[in-house]
Amino acid sequence: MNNNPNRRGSLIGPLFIYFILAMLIFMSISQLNTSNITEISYTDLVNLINQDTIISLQIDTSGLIQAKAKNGQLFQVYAPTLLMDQAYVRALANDGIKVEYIQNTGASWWVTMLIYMLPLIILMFFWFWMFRRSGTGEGIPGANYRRNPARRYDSKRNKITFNDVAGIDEVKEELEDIVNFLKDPKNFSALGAKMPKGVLLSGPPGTGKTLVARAVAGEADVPFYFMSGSDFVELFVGVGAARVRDLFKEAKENSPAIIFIDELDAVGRQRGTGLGGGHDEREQTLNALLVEMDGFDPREGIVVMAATNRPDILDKALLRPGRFDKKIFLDVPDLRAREEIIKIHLRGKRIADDIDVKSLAQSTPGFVGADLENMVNEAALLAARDNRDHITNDDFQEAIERVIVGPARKSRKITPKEKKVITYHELGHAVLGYLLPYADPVHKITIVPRGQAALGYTMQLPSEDRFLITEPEIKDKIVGMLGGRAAEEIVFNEITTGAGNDLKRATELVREMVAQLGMSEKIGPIAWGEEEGEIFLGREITRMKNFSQETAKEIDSEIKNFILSSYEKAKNLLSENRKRLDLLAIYLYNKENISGKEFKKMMEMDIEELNDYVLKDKDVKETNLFVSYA
Ligand SMILES: Nc1ncnc2c1ncn2[C@@H]1O[C@H](COP(=O)(O)OP(=O)(O)OP(=O)(O)O)[C@@H](O)[C@H]1O
Ligand SMILES: [Zn+2]
Repeated sequence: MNNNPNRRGSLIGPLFIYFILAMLIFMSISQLNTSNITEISYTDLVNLINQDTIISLQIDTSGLIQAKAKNGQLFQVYAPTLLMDQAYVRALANDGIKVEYIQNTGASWWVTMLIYMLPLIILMFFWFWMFRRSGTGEGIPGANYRRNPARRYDSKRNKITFNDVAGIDEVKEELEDIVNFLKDPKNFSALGAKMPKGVLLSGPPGTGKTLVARAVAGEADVPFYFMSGSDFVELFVGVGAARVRDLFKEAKENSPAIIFIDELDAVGRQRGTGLGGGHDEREQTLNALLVEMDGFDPREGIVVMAATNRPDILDKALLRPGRFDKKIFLDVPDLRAREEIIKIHLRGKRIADDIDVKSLAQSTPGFVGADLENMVNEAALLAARDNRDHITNDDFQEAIERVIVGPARKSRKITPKEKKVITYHELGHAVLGYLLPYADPVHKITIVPRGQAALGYTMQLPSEDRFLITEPEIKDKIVGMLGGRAAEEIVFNEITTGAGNDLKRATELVREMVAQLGMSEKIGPIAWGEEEGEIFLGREITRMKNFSQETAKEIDSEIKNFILSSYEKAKNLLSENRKRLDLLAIYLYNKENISGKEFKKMMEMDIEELNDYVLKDKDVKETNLFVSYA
């Protein structure tokens, strides 16, 4: 048993070295071909084309595009979409850009080679597998599997600064210190200021975490080492940990520098939670990361920045002082931030004179930075397709639809129509929350969608901590819960699925009132049907009933009456205040957030006053919320 791996090792070792040599030769050949070519993104290419910098394009069958600029510089993009978009390509040709299709590229070299090498590769995997099994990941002869896949962005070329990031003023302020530190680490420490070590950027996908980190590097003019958490998690034990060490070593040699780890949760997940005793490789990698973070002196001028969408699942050890102790949250942008972000992405693009950026921002609730960038690029493509030299309003409208419908992001996008309904829905809750004497005061109203579930919400907080809730309070609470649906019905005469959750909660509460708390005169002060439910595998499996069919019917009808009369009350109250509701809706629709304080102020104004307050606000653009609702 002991001999087995060794014998295999000695057989395959020489073959392995041969393979590596062959790789090296091929690599140097392909290196020769591509050494002067700059990799850029598809977006960058479109920008360059829009700026008239590109004179010719070579498109190969796999979607690899080489672009030549006026000044002779070469760019390379992998963009199969362009390949399919014949109309766009024709438009480019009309614009005087030479477009050429070619067959042969560096890539086919690799394909041929890989086919030849396939049997060998399979043997290799087997060999590595034996190593992994025998628990020693070290000492493989000539292995270059440790080669650091960190990408280094040269901050001179393609430099990103805070000018390229919009809508995050507070975040910028917080990062100012880090920029100053990186500019001159020695001096900074001499001043005795607390030195930053790790910064954790969290927030939903596409909110600009990577962008912010790159901007810090750009501002400080230091190199930016980028690696994704999933790059660390490898098939072979020990590889991830080695990569972490290499990454830090390389950054230190070029300090001051920023190390950026995207998807930190891929390595930084809470240890010891995996089934079957956890994942050795990931744990080793995480440990290596912790050791590296503890092991460097901040005066060396290294700042580690990391991004995650799931800060909640990170190992607590990562968040301890001296590691990622500075936490910055990037939220979904609100109206004003979206406007600024759109402006950034419109730079250098030709747009029609009548484009109103504010109304573009208004039509894109729920979009994050990446969506907005995507939207602007789609619009630019649409214009290019029609051979127009500027982007029109129609292009933008079409692009917005595409981003909403497109497979794009997981987070929820809402259409302007939906936004109107949500506005009234939330205000239904809020207005009743104010009018009903026993309801909890409104703390905040927002229609910026967060995550997948909530499209908007009205936060009502009790003014003090309480243990007992009185009957009138519960009753008002129920009326308030039904306010969302009531508003939808009286305004749009249509009811959406958005109120489903409210109804469920209201019904549960009413059932409790009637059957448990004895708050219904007809049913009496009896706690019917004590729930002796038991949770088994996350599901409730038993629910004991201690009452007759008769009582059950009575309870049900009492619940129904109660809900119906509460709903009537909600509708009546809202109808009586219809004018106020409409003005508030205009305001909320345009602003997206209203604080509790402002809301209270607006409820206390008389209608005249409110009318002026709303219509004179400089953010209020869209004042007719009904026209387009069919
Ligand atoms: N605040 C912003 N200002 C300007 N552009 C932005 C902003 N936020 C995002 N973008 C655009 O969206 C693109 C994608 O953002 P980025 O990759 O930084 O997001 P992320 O939060 O790192 O996303 P992920 O979690 O998916 O990695 C950026 O390259 C940028 O063009
Ligand atoms: Zn609701």
